[in-house]
Amino acid sequence: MIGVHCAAHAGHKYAVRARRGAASTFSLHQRCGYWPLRQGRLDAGSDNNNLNNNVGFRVRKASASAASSSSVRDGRVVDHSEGGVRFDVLEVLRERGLLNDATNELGLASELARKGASPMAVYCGFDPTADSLHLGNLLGIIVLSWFARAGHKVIALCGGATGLVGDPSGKSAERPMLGVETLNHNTACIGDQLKGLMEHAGGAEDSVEIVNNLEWFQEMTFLNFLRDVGKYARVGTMMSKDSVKSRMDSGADEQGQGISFTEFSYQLLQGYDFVHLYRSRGCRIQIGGSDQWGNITAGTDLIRRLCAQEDQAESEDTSLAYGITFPLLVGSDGKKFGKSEGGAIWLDGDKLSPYHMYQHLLRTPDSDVVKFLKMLTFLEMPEVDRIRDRMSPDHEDHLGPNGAQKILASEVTRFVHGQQGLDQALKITKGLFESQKKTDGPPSLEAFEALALSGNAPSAELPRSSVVGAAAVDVFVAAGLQPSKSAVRRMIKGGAIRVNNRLVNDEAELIAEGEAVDDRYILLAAGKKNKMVLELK
Ligand SMILES: Nc1ncnc2c1ncn2[C@@H]1O[C@H](COP(=O)(O)OP(=O)(O)OP(=O)(O)O)[C@@H](O)[C@H]1O
Ligand SMILES: N[C@@H](Cc1ccc(O)cc1)C(=O)O
Repeated sequence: MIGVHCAAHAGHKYAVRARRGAASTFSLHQRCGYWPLRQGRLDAGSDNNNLNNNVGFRVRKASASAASSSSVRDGRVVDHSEGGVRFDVLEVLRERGLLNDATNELGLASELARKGASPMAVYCGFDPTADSLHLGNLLGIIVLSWFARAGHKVIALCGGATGLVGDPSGKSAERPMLGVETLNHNTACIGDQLKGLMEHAGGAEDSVEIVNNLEWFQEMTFLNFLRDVGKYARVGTMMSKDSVKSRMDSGADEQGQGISFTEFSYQLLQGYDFVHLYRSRGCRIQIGGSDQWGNITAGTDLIRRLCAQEDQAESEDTSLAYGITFPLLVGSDGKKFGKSEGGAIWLDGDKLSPYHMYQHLLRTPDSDVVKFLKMLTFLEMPEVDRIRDRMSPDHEDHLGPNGAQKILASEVTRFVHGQQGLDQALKITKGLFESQKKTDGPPSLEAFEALALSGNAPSAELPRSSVVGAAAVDVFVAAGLQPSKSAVRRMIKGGAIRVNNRLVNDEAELIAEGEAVDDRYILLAAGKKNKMVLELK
């Protein structure tokens, strides 16, 4: 390995391996792991395919306090150099259930824990296959954040190029090809989202960069790809990846049997991303969900083959590059949180309001909540243990029903939507649910106004004339809270239909004159969780 020394960081040997004779392709700062902001360097101006490439930027942190909210104060602190507390991030991931597998874990652990060692650079990629990330993707952001908080450099990659190809990992059939326009739109949305989320990553100023792999792929010709990348990959190894193997045996779909050459090649694109980031940013770690193992190891293999001659070969203990996977986040039904399964928990507030995200997390079963607190929040472990203990009804400081879920929902909603988003979610939840206890009276006007103002409480508008004096059964269907009158009748029999907290006992009951709060609002409830604000016009 050629240790690169930088005048600005005199005395430090950076954990970046420089490519011999490659000085013109990246600056000395970039070689030492520090890369200055190049605003707009991924501008789409020069691309003749109209592919959106406008994603690359450094993330400026919202505030230093975001970083300090997750101090790790136990015995794992490794180093106090480089202007921050360095802790053993691998150990943190392990104890939080965020470590599924790693290539050469011992070598990586010893590099990360070495006193005085330079920060390393780590990346995670996200393909713009939709216009928003979802709760499953949040794990990648969280693991990156742990690295940033431990003093390392982190790169979030938006796959403008890989999105055009389609990752076969975990897919039983060929992915539909997305159109360039859709991809452009999605890339812009995901880029913005990554930027926003990584602002709360913690860590040092300028420790986060967002890149788009179209930057390097759109320049590359197919012949160059075959000569510079394909030549270093073995077809046998490529075929042995789960993502390919499982498809080779799969039945025919409308495009034919097996896997297309396009999707088969995907692993080399992701592999080359790692090579590119290794060379240009000294990035030596890639993280991803466990389904990404094949693609990640395609990258570590390529780096070994392509870069071992450029750099000093790997030592006995350490590797040129490492891969880490985290377990997939699965719901109580055992299905992975994703978008293909439907019902995605989107991180974009316009696709799923903070209130709905909060409510979803509130429904986490007791058996999962501690696991999710460890994986999805930055609460310190002793705090998580305390919450687990306080879930027991025998505990003197018992949290009460859903107490741990409320903490989980608040922490995650705040991380994704900020304090304002959480406040909104709490206001709506209070208005819709806590009023239920006041069985002898309607919710207050204040609660209704908070709900209406928030703009994303479940709501409907109906003309006053079709509500006042009408049968409750008809109003529930007209408002869209129940699909049919028979469904409402069934629920009335089960004692589950309420109008402004008043129990409806008979299917002939009408909505009375004066029942609407402020002559405007009525809370309709079909069961404990399914509620709606009805506004009279
Ligand atoms: N439920 C999940 N838990 C943990 N990581 C996930 C989960 N879903 C996706 N990821 C990770 O997020 C990154 C991007 O995933 P990708 O966009 O392929 O997944 P996805 O949105 O679940 O796709 P799809 O639902 O279409 O399969 C990958 O590193 C992947 O492993
Ligand atoms: N293959 C990843 C996304 C990704 C794209 C490019 C990369 O370099 C890394 C990761 C996924 O679909 O989840």
